[in-house]
Amino acid sequence: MIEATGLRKSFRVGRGRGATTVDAVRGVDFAVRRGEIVGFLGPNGAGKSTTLRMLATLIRPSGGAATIAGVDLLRAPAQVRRRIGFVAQASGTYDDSTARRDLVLQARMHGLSKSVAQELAAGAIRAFQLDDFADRKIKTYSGGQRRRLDVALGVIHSPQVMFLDEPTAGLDPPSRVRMWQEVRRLREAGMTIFLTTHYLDEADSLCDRVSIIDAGRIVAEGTPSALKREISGDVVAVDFAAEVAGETGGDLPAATKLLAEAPYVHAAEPVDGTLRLYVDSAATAIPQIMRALYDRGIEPGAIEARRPSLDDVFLAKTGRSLAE
Ligand SMILES: Nc1ncnc2c1ncn2[C@@H]1O[C@H](COP(=O)(O)OP(=O)(O)OP(=O)(O)O)[C@@H](O)[C@H]1O
Repeated sequence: MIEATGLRKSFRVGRGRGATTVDAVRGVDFAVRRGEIVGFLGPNGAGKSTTLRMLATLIRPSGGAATIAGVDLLRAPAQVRRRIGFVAQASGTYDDSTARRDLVLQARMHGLSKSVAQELAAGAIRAFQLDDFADRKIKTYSGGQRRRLDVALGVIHSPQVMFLDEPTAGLDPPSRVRMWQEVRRLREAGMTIFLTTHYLDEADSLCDRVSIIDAGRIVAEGTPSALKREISGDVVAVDFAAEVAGETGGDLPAATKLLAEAPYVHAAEPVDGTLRLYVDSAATAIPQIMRALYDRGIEPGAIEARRPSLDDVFLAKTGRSLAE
């Protein structure tokens, strides 16, 4: 449904001799099949929005090619536009209008008659559970209510492909879960969904497939479970947060050095006051880790064993944590 090859975007910033080029997207390839929910996961500035905005015909790629619903992005952007919906990152500027009014306007902008537009708006209000506040001014809505309206506006013309830029950024946990339900419902209604997120749990539980993007390049791609399987074994997280708060000195670097050399540890990565240890089996490694630390006079905080997460995948590919 979406196929991109070598898609690139460079922005020119500044003027005259001081002008420089920002390579926001450095040649990305990916394919999204009909009826899938696919996510671009990456830190701030990775190039997620720029990719999405190119696919939604809002900015012209500097290179590469893409087809969306069988239509060539560069040759026929107007035809692409008819087949897609786009929800931008929350702008935070909402006027004195109401949800119903904006939904009707949006449907009319797609060339529908007033009566059809009113019918569609009423349908969207029901589907997205906006009934209780649809005739109230948008500026009185909660963040989650506004975001549901944003998505309702994006799908009013029943597009085949839906682009969502950070659909749950800034929402509280219940609103995020609700938005995930809405997105799954759109897929059940036959839409293909491409979204961006910097939330690991969102990529993990909502997306059928994930592309991890960093500094304009895709560094890993696959189903969340396949990506996590790439990191074999278990993760043991040893907490040194008290040290970060200044209670003890130097234990985290010392523990990292000590355990990185231990034969039962594949890799030792300090992340934000915690030492992540990649091991075959947490059950056998934890007693060995404890012994090694105590022998060296290092007293760690809590020790936790867990399965690898998408953040472990990101760390393995980039040397940095998304959580930082
Ligand atoms: N219009 C522009 N002019 C210059 N640079 C830009 C422009 N748009 C984006 N960039 C730069 O391109 C890079 C990628 O930005 P982009 O918004 O795609 O990242 P992102 O992954 O969506 O990040 P975020 O999660 O913060 O939205 C960043 O370095 C950004 O500053």
